[in-house]
Amino acid sequence: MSRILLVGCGNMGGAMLTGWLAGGRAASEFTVVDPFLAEAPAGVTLLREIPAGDPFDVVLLGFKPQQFAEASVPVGAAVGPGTIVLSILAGVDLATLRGRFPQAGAMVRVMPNLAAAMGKSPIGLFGDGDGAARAAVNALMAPLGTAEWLAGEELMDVVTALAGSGPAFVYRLIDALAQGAAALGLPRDQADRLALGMVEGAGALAAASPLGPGELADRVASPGGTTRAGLDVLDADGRLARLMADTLRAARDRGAEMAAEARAKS
Ligand SMILES: NC(=O)C1=CN([C@@H]2O[C@H](COP(=O)(O)OP(=O)(O)OC[C@H]3O[C@@H](n4cnc5c(N)ncnc54)[C@H](O)[C@@H]3O)[C@@H](O)[C@H]2O)C=CC1
Ligand SMILES: O=C(O)[C@@H]1CCC=N1
Repeated sequence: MSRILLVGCGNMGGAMLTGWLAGGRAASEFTVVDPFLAEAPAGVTLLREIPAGDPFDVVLLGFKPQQFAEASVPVGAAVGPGTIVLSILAGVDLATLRGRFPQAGAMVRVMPNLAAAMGKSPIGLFGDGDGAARAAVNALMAPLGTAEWLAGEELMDVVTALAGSGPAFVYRLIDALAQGAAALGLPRDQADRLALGMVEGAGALAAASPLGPGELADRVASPGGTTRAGLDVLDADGRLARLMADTLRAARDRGAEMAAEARAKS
């Protein structure tokens, strides 16, 4: 039984809370501080300000990176030498976070996505703290998905682009597939259903298969068949690969900009 404080519980903090509760953690372990959240799940304490009293075991920063300079100030009262501070803020770097919470036992950046609510999020981790703190973070992340510690902090912005922002890129792809099918005459609602079902099945199959995505694509493509004709369009001049590389680079670079903005303000 831990005392866990969520500071800011919107889309992402809320998804993590849902994942923790679904994974069997007791609601009474959680306190949420959020000035605007209408209600918290049953049994979770919802406050408008950081409470006085003993430091928490875990504090999760769940507000927007642009709010860091102001919103992080009162949080210090909830942090002591035994506290693990987790930050899901895109961009904001470890040194800036540490500068605000020098007393924390461990400071760890966490990059999940909204599938944490279903225990299906990839999670990038980078931080300081000893082996015990790392083990505690691993245990905390387990019900939310698959966590991986990163070798260097510069990789955090890449993981933010891939794992954090990635679902939005996939949703655009699903939409574009459905749009393409609709343009070829399939009724739009049917195209939406089939595109989504196809992506769900393809993802599940890839996750369960020992084969990599390249080999799986080749298994779908009969020589001289329909799939090869489509793949030839995606692959021409490395079109899709370049588009994805440009997309991820833009998202990664924005993370670095947001880090600089937070550094300058704090
Ligand atoms: N939305 C996503 O898919 C992901 C978001 N993130 C990160 O999660 C963080 C939150 O993003 P979202 O949940 O999308 O935003 P959001 O706007 O849904 O949630 C932010 C929450 O912070 C609250 N808040 C505002 N001022 C506050 C204050 N002074 N103290 C405490 N709480 C305050 C708001 O009421 C809101 O509930 C960001 O730092 C973002 O970089 C990370 C990975 C994925
Ligand atoms: O768009 C953002 O900045 C956040 C971080 C990753 C997903 N959403």
